[in-house]
Amino acid sequence: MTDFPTGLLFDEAMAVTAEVAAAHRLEIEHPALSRCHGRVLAQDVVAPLSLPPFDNSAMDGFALRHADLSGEQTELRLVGEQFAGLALGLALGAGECARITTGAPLPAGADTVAIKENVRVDGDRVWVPQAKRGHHVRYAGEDVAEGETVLRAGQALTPARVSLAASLGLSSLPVRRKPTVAVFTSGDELVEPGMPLRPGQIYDSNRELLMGLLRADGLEPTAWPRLPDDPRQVEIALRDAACAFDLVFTCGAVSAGEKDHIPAVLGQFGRIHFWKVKMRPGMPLLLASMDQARCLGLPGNPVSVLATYLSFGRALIDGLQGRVEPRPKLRARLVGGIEKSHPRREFVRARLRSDEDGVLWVDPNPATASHRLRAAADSDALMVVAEGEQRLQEGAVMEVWPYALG
Ligand SMILES: Nc1nc2c(c(=O)[nH]1)N[C@H]1C(S)=C(S)[C@@H](COP(=O)(O)OP(=O)(O)OC[C@H]3O[C@@H](n4cnc5c(N)ncnc54)[C@H](O)[C@@H]3O)O[C@H]1N2
Ligand code: MOO
Repeated sequence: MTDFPTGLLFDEAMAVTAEVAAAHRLEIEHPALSRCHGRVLAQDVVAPLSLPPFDNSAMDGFALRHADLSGEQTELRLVGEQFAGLALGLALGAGECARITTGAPLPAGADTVAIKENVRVDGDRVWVPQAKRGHHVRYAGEDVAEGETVLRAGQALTPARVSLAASLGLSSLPVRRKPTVAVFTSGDELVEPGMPLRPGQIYDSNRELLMGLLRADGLEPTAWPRLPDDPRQVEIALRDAACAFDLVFTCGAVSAGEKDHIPAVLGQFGRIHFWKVKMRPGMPLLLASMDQARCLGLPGNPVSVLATYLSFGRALIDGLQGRVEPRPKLRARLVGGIEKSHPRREFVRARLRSDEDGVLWVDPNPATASHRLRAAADSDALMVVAEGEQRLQEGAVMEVWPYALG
């Protein structure tokens, strides 16, 4: 149980995590398009058709031939109408125009559209104003050319990307299977919210935190009954979960206490990849493999859960799905100064705000202890403070990880 790295630098531990995840990348599946939201694309998508597929009108009005326009107003003859839907095969000759709606195919010969509001109509006589050639025309292929690669393997499927696939007529996409996740909290002191508290007990808040973070990342985690501080019960529950889930997240019981049984169980029945990372909060973090699962032992302090989930939890989830697109990390200017007197990388709860000049500022919360959940609730980002002792002045440029925007 002792031949594993310990006390890793944050980047070293992230590299191990990425390696472990890449070695256990999940299978490719082809769900219906409506099930592809938030998933990670497994292969490039090449456009089977152009977008728009045909020249069409951007406005409701009249399709015309630009060559017919002369002076401020030109009288044209109305010869038909083309609504969005089936192309009727209309063709315009000299001096002719056709009524057209937004999205309708342009009749042959037409190259310009005059909007309805600027046109006077009297029977089949239509007066149109001067216009630039091609005005209000949307050309075939101007958005996407057939054969072009429009989406890349490793990208996360946002609603706009799924919608792009739909516009190309694709009814499913190759994506990596989403990991199944079991969530455990542990500790004899924990009580379900809603139940009475006895002296020495606290309510279990990490379960909601972790379940919420996972759900916000599009996963469907399963919460297991809370683990008591009993090694045999921890062993049975974790071994059970590890044979049925891709990921097992635990929180608590991973540090140095007499009741911290998770490292011993994972070390005995699985393989520990690392234990303890030079970060704050979150130092006692542990990554292991057991049976078919990757197991991430998050420290029990609530803010440690937040920091280790956003860093290592997400890295595992993304790595298993082959996501190469990085999560959004912003840069913002520090409000006030800070002084850091320890060597670990630190994650500070903070609030983001953008000023009237468009400068993003990050305002650290003074509470730094990892049990102070209130400060996390009052914040919307973690601000990253690099390794080493630091004295940072007002205006210093900081990396920030938003976790609660919008
Ligand atoms: N001698 C040492 N003591 C501690 C060390 C150390 O290195 N040596 N590390 C400290 C650090 S840093 C952290 S973080 C914690 C992590 O300890 P564990 O992961 O073993 O977590 P627990 O002891 O079980 O719990 C820590 C703390 O969090 C509360 N907790 C746990 N689970 C929940 C939950 N589901 N909801 C709300 N609160 C929870 C628990 O009651 C404790 O107060 O260890 C330090 N000690
Ligand atoms: O690393 Mo612990 O997570 O500081 O509180």
